[in-house]
Amino acid sequence: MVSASPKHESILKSLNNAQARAVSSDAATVAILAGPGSGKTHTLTSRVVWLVDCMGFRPEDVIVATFTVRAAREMKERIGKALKGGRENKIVLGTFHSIARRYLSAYGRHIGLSQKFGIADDADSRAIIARICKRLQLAIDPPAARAWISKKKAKGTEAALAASTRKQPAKPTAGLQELETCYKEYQDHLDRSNLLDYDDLLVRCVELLRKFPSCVANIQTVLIDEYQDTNGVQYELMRLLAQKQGRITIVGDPDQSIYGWRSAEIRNLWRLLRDFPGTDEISLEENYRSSQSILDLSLLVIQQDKKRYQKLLKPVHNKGSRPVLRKLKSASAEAEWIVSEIRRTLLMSGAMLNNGDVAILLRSAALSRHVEGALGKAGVGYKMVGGFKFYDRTEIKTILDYLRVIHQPENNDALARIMNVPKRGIGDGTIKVLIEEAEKSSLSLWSLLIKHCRGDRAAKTRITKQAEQKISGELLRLLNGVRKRVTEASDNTPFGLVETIEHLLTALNFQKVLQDTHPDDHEQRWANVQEFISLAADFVRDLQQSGNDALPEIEGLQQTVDDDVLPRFLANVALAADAQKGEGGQESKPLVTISTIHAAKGLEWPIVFVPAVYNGSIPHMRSEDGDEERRLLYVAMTRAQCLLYLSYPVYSSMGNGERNELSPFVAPLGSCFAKKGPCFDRPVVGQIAQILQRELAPDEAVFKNLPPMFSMEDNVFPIDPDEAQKNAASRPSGGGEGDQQTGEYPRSKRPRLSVPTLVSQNNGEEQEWRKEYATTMEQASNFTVSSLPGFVSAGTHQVAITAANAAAEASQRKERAAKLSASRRPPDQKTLMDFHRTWQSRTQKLPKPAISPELAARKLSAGRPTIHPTAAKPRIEEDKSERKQYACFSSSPTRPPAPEAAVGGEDQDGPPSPVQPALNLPKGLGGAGGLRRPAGLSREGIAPMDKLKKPFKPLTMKRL
Ligand SMILES: Nc1ncnc2c1ncn2[C@@H]1O[C@H](COP(=O)(O)OP(=O)(O)OP(=O)(O)O)[C@@H](O)[C@H]1O
Repeated sequence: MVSASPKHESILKSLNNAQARAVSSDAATVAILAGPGSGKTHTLTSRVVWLVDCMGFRPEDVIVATFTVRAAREMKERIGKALKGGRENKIVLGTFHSIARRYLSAYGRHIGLSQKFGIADDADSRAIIARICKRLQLAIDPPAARAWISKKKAKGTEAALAASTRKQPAKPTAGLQELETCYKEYQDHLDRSNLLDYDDLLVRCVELLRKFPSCVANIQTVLIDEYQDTNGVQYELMRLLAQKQGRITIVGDPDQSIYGWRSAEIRNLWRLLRDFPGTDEISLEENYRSSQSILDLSLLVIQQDKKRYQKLLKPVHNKGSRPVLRKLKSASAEAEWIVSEIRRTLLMSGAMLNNGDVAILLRSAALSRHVEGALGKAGVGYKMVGGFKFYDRTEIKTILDYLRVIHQPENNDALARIMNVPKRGIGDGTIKVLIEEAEKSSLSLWSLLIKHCRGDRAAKTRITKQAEQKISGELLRLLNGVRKRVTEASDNTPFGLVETIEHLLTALNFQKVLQDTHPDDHEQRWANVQEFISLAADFVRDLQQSGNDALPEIEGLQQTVDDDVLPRFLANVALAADAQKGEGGQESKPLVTISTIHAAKGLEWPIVFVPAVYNGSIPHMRSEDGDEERRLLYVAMTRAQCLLYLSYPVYSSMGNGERNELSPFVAPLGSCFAKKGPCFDRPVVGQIAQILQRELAPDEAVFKNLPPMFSMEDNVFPIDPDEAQKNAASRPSGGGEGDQQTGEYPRSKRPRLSVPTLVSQNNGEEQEWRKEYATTMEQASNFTVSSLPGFVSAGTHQVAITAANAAAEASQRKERAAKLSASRRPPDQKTLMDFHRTWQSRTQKLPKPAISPELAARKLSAGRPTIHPTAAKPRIEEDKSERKQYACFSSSPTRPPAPEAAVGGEDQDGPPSPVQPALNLPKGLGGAGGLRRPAGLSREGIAPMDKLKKPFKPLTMKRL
């Protein structure tokens, strides 16, 4: 029941009816299941505020679990704005892993965990397993062994494991025994080193909460975002966190389940309904994010999966421009087209759109090379999200390893990595011998070194006297010196982190080390180190602001106060795989976002490019789950608000002339896409303005900023690269590169001045990459700042700016040359005036002229090279097919016929609406009759309970 107190009203005013019902539901368990852009996160955030402000729960008795660090940060911000008074800091809010870490730090000793446990990140786990496989000569692939171990842990409880084993009896394979051995050795190693890996954090927290339920005796309610991506152990954790009151709210979308490879289980949705009968299921049906065309096409993609549960999703926005599917000759041409299209879009929008409105979403990090290169060449600032990590840079990893050893000397792997960094003359052989010795004698490497250097006879390592001296004289002295300093700092003030790092850098003479070891880019690497220090300073500041993150006191249960800042910082780094500085709009200059699709989940941008939409990329050649790959594409497409571009290179970039095949998810829908970017006439830009609720830039503002010779159409690259190639080949010599690039305008020898800095004039050949534009994602383990414009360090910007200036100069030179040859304008090219007339004729219904009279009256030099006309191009055919309804039960009244879009435009260009299998509707509702049970979400079948057969029974059914 929604009452109308001012507090209630202020929370509910931004919600639609279904959202308001979800937010104010009295049910203990609430499941909000809805499609992308329907306001799930918005609803969850509002429910937190509702529960605190209207239900009177103390913030510290509320747990909110998100899937990524970024999502946690955003949610905290949003809740903070609504709650006020810093109360959001008291909520136990974070990823499952960070919440588990907090409980383990506070109460872990009750299950025998040392308070000083460290976290083994991905790289640590990989290295440990690889070493075990080598040492024991196990005939198993280390990455596969790691995945197997992780899966085994993530399955969670023994009961869950047994259940899943019953369903799918594990086939005893030859390697199973070896996997078990590897698992045991790995776990022993972690235990000895006092490390928990990511899976352990969850598993041990489950153990803690089972044995000591009183740890969460205060918890009133638990809320989970992106529920479809929880795995078995996370489900268990959620249940245990909420065990006192059983109050849980989840939001999720089965169509966006893209973490199967991390053992996410769609089955968890059924489990919830089975374990919590009486769950209030609420579906949200309005999509507030995307234009109708984008939403319709995205639904056509996801509806190829016949097994999925169908949900209703209605766009609230106008039709918008038809999504584009663009064919380019090569990956480099594709990247250059993207940059030219970004530039064209932003310029044609006036100042309404900027770089920050654009995202380029990649199936895999490896695809970023060309995109980064093209953006770098054009001097377009960009940031990188997901797929690579700031903390993976060599120089940062070294500092982190030192800090890990300082905090936790038993961390063998970190110690082994820094023994000879900087070079101390301790060879790989010596390190190997020491590690083996330590493992054999079940000692930590640190203890072995100490014993050895004290002349302990028990430590019979086979290392040279010289190495021994280096270890005791240099390494141990240095580490002990810094450790002592850390302890002193902790005594004086708990926040000695920055001083510790600075002290360490001085002790290592780290700047000099970088100069010696990386003469080419030491300055940039040092800039990274500075960045790291400022990240540490930010961390300390945030900690001071949010106060001690201790959990509320529970009577009768002793809590360990976790006030040591170094381990908290290290844990934060280990868990912050997807958090990057610079996200969240802090940048002074808007930047284009390059992201993996996985990392883009939950986000939205006005303009989205999804390159490399070919078979082998999406679906990925190594993926075993085609449906999950389709969902990935769906997630990518539904990030777009106004403009969506899919593209693929016709030829593989392997240089073997092999052709790429369009993704099978897109191939059947080819005709629904536009073949090139939209013409940004006023109606089209008007629709964008309407969706984004931004002010439409006046014509003068648009035209004033258009560079001379700017191509207003997406015609710089051929629509059909094969056709363009044939035309080029059939023309007598002299056709040249212009023909290659212009394709459908083979006549044109026009100088390609419109995007002079962006387009390689190399007949599609791969250009050699200039060093300063080497890419980020391809250098995951060997970063240089030049490859990290995403982090926009000063050095990187300088590189980009210099390049942009050089390119601009080149452009001006070309322009001057073009002016000189102006009289040679090809006969089939029209003048700017022609374009203006075309424009006017297209927009004559509009009250405003396309070009302001002032500009129109301006005299243009007769011979000035021209822009391609647009009017002659036929508009894409109108889709006259009757609009069909969705295959869902809807509580909404029948939608009135769509009103004419306020600004007209490309309404007729949209794809056909998703088809409704009318059989789904009962006869009484006008369907073909008979309720058909929604297809199951899991291919593994569902529990044989009626309730579970219709997990997301939509609202309407309830009302019926
Ligand atoms: N009732 C509403 N009125 C207007 N805009 C809304 C409403 N609810 C949500 N929105 C807007 O819709 C957009 C999508 O919301 P949100 O990110 O919460 O959706 P979501 O369902 O979590 O999406 P996804 O599943 O794709 O992550 C946001 O810009 C949000 O501000």
